[in-house]
Amino acid sequence: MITIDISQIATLPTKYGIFKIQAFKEVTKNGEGKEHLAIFTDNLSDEPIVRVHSECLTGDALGSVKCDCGEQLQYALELIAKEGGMIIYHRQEGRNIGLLNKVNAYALQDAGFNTVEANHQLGFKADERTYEVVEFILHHFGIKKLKLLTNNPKKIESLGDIEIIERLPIQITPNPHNEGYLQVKKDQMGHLL
Ligand SMILES: Nc1nc2c(ncn2[C@@H]2O[C@H](COP(=O)(O)OP(=O)(O)OP(=O)(O)O)[C@@H](O)[C@H]2O)c(=O)[nH]1
Ligand SMILES: [Zn+2]
Repeated sequence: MITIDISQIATLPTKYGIFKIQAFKEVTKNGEGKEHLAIFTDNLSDEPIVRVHSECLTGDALGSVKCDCGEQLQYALELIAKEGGMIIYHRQEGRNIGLLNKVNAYALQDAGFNTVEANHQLGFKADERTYEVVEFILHHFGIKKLKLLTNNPKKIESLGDIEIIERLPIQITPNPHNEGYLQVKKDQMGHLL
């Protein structure tokens, strides 16, 4: 069981459209845990489009083109502003190894390891993410069925009793900096690319 503090709902006007925002803070035995966000439109249907976006500070905020995260986030915000739905901004940076370890993984990638090998070199699994808090947030909104915006089959399997009625792809055009990374996601992490 996880304990979660929940904020009020507030309005978040963005360049993509006007959303509502609500924050969810994990409360751990040792004190405060990670804070996540639900960003959603007013017109949520019974089967909304949902994007579970894993935090990538470098891609989401700094414009890094080493991965596809930043462009995926923009795509999701644009689509959901138009079609309605929800983005869960899941604060598990670096596939949940954290920012410091992700930068160390990037240094290993500079030295020739790929994204999976770099995690292994640091003693982590390729993907350390968990999705209990995502399930909690979906239950909180009473969402039982959804259309999931993802290329990652593992995410589809990780949402417990939530029914994924459709997978919507979220593909960006590769660039010279991320084409190797995207190839590894396809070949070694099972991404539907
Ligand atoms: N450890 C590690 N994490 C990375 C690296 N590049 C991106 N990430 C993190 O990977 C996460 C995004 O995962 P992706 O594999 O791009 O995509 P996904 O969320 O599994 O799947 P999609 O729903 O299809 O986007 C974010 O938490 C990023 O911070 C990397 O080289 N190493
Ligand atoms: Zn990224």
